[in-house]
Amino acid sequence: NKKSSTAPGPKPWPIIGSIHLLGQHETPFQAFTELSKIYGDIFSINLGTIPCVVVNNFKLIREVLVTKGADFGGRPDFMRFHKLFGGDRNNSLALCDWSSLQKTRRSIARRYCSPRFTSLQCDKVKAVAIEELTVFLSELKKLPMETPVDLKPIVLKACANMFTKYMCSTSFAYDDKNFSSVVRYFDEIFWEINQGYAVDFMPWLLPMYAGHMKKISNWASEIRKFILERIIDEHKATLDYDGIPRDFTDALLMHLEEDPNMNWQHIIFELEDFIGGHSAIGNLVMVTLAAVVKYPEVAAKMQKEVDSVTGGNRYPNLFDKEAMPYTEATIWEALRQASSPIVPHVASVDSNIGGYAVNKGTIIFINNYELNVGEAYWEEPKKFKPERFISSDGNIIKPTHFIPFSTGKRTCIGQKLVQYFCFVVLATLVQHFDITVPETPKLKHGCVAVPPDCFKVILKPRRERSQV
Ligand code: HEM
Repeated sequence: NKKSSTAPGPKPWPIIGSIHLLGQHETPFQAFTELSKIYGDIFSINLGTIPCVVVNNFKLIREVLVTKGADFGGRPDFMRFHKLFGGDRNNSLALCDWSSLQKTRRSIARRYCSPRFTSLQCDKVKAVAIEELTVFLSELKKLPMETPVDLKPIVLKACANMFTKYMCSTSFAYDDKNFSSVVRYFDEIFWEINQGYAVDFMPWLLPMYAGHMKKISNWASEIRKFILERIIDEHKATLDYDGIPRDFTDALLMHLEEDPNMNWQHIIFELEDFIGGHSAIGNLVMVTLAAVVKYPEVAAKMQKEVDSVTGGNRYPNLFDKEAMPYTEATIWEALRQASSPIVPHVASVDSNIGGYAVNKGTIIFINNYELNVGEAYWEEPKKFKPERFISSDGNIIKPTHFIPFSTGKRTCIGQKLVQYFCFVVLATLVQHFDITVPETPKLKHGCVAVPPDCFKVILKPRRERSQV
């Protein structure tokens, strides 16, 4: 009787469980794929002493995320997650367990962080992006041309300002020291969150990580201080509680007055979470650029597209997306190849998957690596082919098994902003520069983050475009 038995899997060692099996591959997800060939599309594995289940095909993944989403809405209780969010991971939208508070937080965020294409909010996203692109380009022009330069910090600052302009109606100078540090801390945290550590599963290793944990807490508290002093204090002073919220920050502050279940801490962390989303976008821009510089024909096609749509005399904006399927497809293809993991889920009740019993507290790993690069799902998965996302009539098509932002009740709230901002930043970069690299970037598999200090690029201005 499958219902009462747990899924098969490797026999755990005392104390370490089967954690050693993951170290034999570049990413744990490659190890999961290999193990699924032995134990099947669903298998059990102990990491440290923590019981985990890995699901490896789309049918089972949908069962976890959608059909039985309510049973698997929890998140792992890793010490690192607590350190990042003021000692309690439930302060974080992405790392908390499912709760009615989470439902409220998601619903406040939805209007601002998932704006529909035809909404007023979307018009604001467009305006904010155009405004910031002017500053971004003037900063880029200060860089020495035709020599290796660090592009990432400038891309991150542009993304951060697009976010703070949109969500908090404010922005910062690129040479503002506090702003620069905070953008760096956010990026460090984004890199950090994308790494897996043995200490997550073997908390008794914690003393060896004491310095690291302290560093993480410090980054997080510096960010919090900045947001309070440079964003929230000012907003509170000018907020009209009877008026219409000017932005996401106003909406959060007004909600605090109305909802007894929300406290001050919730507001600050929610704003911080969403402002922090800019790092994900900056990193995705860099990951996509790493692919574009490797395939000059891809860059040439993007340039042709942006030149023909803008006529070379204005910036690309997000309403150009429909007319620029190749650029959009390039981002999807980079995201597919990067194969960013889905945050692990946790069973909040005793349940079952694929007929196998899954006990409350079990961590569920969603092997989306297989969905992104498996032979069963894609033709020539190793090739970088944006065309695979374009239909014969020139529209974007995404197969249902392609779920880089996950699906179900904990699906990514920021995915629309990713698509809008990443698109305009990339299109603007290729519109203005021929971009090459002094050394081919080496990216980590199964990761949409590049290290805070990453590859350099060489910018060569394209023909002078005085109008833009
Ligand atoms: C490269 C860009 C991004 C990728 C690939 C990505 C992907 C994901 C994935 C896979 C999840 C987990 C969903 C699940 O557990 O089922 C997630 C959750 C989340 N994402 Fe994103 N994301 C990106 C950018 C952003 C941005 C820019 C924001 C905010 C503006 C954001 C906000 C969130 C939030 C709040 C959650 C947690 C939702 C919840 O647990 O209820 N993400 N994202």
